[in-house]
Amino acid sequence: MKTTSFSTTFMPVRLLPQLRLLSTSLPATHFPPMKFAPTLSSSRAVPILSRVFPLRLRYMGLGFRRSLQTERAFSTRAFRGPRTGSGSELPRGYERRAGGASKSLIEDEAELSDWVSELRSDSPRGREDELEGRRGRVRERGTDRESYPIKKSRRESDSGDFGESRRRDFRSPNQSFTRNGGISKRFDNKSEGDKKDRPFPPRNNRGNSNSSGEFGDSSRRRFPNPNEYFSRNSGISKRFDNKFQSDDDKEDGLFPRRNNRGNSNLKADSFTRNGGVEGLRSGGRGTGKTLRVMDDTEEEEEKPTGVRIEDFLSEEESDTAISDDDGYGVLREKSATSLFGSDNEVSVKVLPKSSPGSSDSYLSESRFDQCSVSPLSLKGIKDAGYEKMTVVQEATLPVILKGKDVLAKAKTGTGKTVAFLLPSIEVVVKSPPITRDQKRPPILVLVICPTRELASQASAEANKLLKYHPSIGVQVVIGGTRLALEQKRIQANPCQILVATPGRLKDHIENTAGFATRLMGVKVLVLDEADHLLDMGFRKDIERIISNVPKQRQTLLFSATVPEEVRQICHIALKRDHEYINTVQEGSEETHAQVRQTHLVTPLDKHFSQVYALLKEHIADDVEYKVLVFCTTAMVTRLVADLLGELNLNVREIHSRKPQSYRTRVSDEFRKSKGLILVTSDVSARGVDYPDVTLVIQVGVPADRQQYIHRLGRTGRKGKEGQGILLLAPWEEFFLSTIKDLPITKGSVPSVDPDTTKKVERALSKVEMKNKEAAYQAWLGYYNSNKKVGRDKHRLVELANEFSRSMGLDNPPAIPKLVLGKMGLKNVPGLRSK
Ligand SMILES: Nc1ncnc2c1ncn2[C@@H]1O[C@H](COP(=O)(O)OP(=O)(O)OP(=O)(O)O)[C@@H](O)[C@H]1O
Repeated sequence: MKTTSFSTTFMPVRLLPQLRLLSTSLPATHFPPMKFAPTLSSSRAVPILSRVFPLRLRYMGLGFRRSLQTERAFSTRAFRGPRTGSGSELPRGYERRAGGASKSLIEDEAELSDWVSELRSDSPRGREDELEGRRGRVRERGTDRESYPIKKSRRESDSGDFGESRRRDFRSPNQSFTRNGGISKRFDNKSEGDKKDRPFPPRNNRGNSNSSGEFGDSSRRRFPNPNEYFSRNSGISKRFDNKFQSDDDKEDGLFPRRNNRGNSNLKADSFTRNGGVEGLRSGGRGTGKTLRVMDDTEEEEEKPTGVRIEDFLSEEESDTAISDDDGYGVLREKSATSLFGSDNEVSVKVLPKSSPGSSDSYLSESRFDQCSVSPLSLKGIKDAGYEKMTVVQEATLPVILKGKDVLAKAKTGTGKTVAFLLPSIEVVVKSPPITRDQKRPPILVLVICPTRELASQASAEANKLLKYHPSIGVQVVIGGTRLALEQKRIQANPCQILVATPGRLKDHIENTAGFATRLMGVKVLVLDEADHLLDMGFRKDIERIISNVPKQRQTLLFSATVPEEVRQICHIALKRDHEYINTVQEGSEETHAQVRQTHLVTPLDKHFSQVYALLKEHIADDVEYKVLVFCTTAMVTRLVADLLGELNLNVREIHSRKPQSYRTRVSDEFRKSKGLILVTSDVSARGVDYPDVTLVIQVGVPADRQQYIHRLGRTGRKGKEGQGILLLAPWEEFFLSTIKDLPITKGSVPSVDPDTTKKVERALSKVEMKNKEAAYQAWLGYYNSNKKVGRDKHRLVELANEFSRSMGLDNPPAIPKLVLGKMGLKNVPGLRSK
């Protein structure tokens, strides 16, 4: 084993022999070839029928079938394979489902019906979106899903973000991305007149479009050498001594670690007449063919409670299984350690306490014009209003500009987006211009974000920076929009920078002509919210995407949280000699000091009135209030939004069950507004940059420590002050141990007078019954998947019924037997089935 020593600042990390062994045996991006076991493939009728009724045929066994072999062996080729019609494509559940991976009949029915309903141009869903837009406050549609079952497959397959795609927006899909696709002058040498005809006009053309001369003289560079930057910093390099935890370990428990979206294929929509099973999408364990060589049946029997949270929650919400025993307090100290294979040396940089940039200020002393970026980029930066670099930008920019792979950790709201976009743009600037005759111009920079909002935000930020680079185009591909339209857009306006959510990106790789070829040009791959993307829910997608970009590339991973398990597996994306740049200084918390954090523990039946009281208090204190209320699931989010609306608060809701157009609208409104409350599921937990949020309330136990930090990080951005309140029931108090190292203190529970209690009760009585039923079911699913709460099913049901009573219901709503079976809750006393 080679162990190279580093400069004094970067110490080599060496592995214990047994860890090396494990690490090297881990798969990187190599996948064994897939073996298809086509059935009836010779029939000419099948491909045609497959296109029309893809899932139906697959269900009937007429489409291509997957042979019994490992999931990995199957999936890569399927992903890369030629377009053979949908008959050969795998729905997501096929790739991921641990057991019974096939789609259920119910889901196929839904897809078929939706396919038919989609043919109706006057779909009520489309109209409803418009209606929603007109209403001040929008209620979730309740019955429309029954009449118009939701289409799955492609739309769903952007569950890379949250599978919102079920709620198809029938209106213009790309309204919010008007600047996308600015076509490069270098792409074609058409006249200005020609350019005007383009559906997506070029971006601001004021700058010099001639690439030569875009890039500044490197002699201008006065940016501090990264080594110098950290020279005072004794870069930590600890030998990793924690036990290795394999993916199997993680999946072994009753509950996967988090967000295993891939399991989700059977949709809640199938059950909407039952009051809305929230995001129930799993192919269903044991409901069909076993597509993985693993004893799922056994697992099922041994673990009757092993229904995954993802089966019952929508995708961003499926990021919820609790990992309460991570021992983060310890791991955090070791965040600067590494666990990498044989000849791996990882440079680890941790901002020292004494560093000038490590003060509470998120800005550093360095200016952008001190660093080696092109003058046109500098102009864009200046116009964006940025002068000094933030700490993370200062720390990462020189390293990235040198071409190194980087894993960077920096607190929320400290400018990570610019930190990875700016050097990526410089790579494009330095690349040869694309010529007109290039049929499939390469995508040079690929940015992957876990959510649609985040992808849109990143592309907007890129557009700002590209203001004076008219020849560089950026496009965004996300779910919730029509794939065909997106295909046209990206084909008509090729770009060098693509921002995408994983699911939709996969769709394009599989279904868009020439797209895979274009990806072979990728020079920089960015994973924003990298820990989330490398988490179980996304990992397979990410591995496949990585297998579709060149090995010779630069990879950048950014997040505010980098748990140890992500450090352990980040080599699937990063070169072994990457640099880990941690700007969260040693001994400091991962949250901002200027954000006051408190927790309130109060009985569940008081939660609604407490939330109301907290909001009233806050509104009275701050006329410029801007509040985010995080709820556990989409359906609970809807319920809370309904309630607060009935209480005459100025409230909006956002969650995965809303159409993308609505989400975009609400998100934009909240970004610009003051005096507004946004009730949200975890779609807003990560990355979303809402300026000046004054308060974040988290109702109920968050998915895990990371999610708590990211949600809280919606306030206190850019060094501003903020406040965070975590509202827990007594039996949720265990969560506090996972964040005990954070500066969170016990808050005083606001007193709620009897009048207020009555007012809340009255408001609750006005909330639609079906929304309560859906919230109850979703609540049950969420906590059922919680390691701690879900362990004792009897107790869980008692608590769920307490929740039901807190909504003003005398009897808990009945739940479909099938759903109860999936939750492993059949015959548990206290539950009503139907
Ligand atoms: N150098 C800079 N000077 C001033 N503002 C900046 C600078 N760089 C970025 N910003 C702004 O800081 C805000 C936060 O940036 P960004 O959203 O990239 O944070 P982040 O670190 O990615 O947060 P999160 O962890 O929540 O995703 C944005 O509004 C961005 O425009």
